[in-house]
Amino acid sequence: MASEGPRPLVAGNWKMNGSVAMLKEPRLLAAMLKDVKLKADVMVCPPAILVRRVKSVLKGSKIKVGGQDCHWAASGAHTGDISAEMLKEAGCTAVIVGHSERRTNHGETDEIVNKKARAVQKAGLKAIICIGETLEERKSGKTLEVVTRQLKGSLPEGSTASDTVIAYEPVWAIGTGLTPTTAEVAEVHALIRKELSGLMGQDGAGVRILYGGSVKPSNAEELMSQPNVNGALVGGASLKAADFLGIIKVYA
Ligand SMILES: O=C[C@H](O)COP(=O)(O)O
Repeated sequence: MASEGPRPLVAGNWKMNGSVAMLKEPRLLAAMLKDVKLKADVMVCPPAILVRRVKSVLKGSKIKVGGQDCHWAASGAHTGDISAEMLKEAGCTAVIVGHSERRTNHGETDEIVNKKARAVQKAGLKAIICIGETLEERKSGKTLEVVTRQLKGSLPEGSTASDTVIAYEPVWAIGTGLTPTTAEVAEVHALIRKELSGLMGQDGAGVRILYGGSVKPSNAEELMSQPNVNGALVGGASLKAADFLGIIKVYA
């Protein structure tokens, strides 16, 4: 049973995976979801170069397309970067910011993530802001402190329930097959909800809080039924239509 709260979102983050040949997967997913009545929104976030193609394959379906990252500026001398405005023009309705792979591999701080999230919101898109502790931080009992600090630092002032999604992704659970216990997930999501209410007032209750990290068809039901879990950010299991469908079906 999915938990109560805002309409959930199941988003698939392809990371640096995908090709023209792989377009058959979103095409298949759209066909499989055609007559399914869902109680959740579904999104795929392919590499930027595939956004237009995925968008075109999904034309007429209810599946939305998102970006994986953007620069904080709308345009300018930033070789190799793309802006939220560009992703919007290509058909995205949301952009992931602050994924732990960006924080680790590209040195992105909360301040940078905050600027990126603000740019996404300013472009009229939803910012999917990722936060989460490392294994070392969890082992030393710092999870709640780290998550609170990242949330406060990464959430732009003036954020609303309609332009903001939070994704809690414990770094040690990403791509490892490991997941926190349901009690641990519930504890962190409750903390995020409480902090959101403090930061945003009433709107805080309407922000979707996704769980991410080794979500698969076999554990999705249990994870998604935890209080304050309003969907999932899925990596590996979003690459194959059948696996992704197995997760989405929690909300069918
Ligand atoms: O953005 C997605 C997350 O990093 C989760 O990845 P994963 O489902 O492969 O563990």
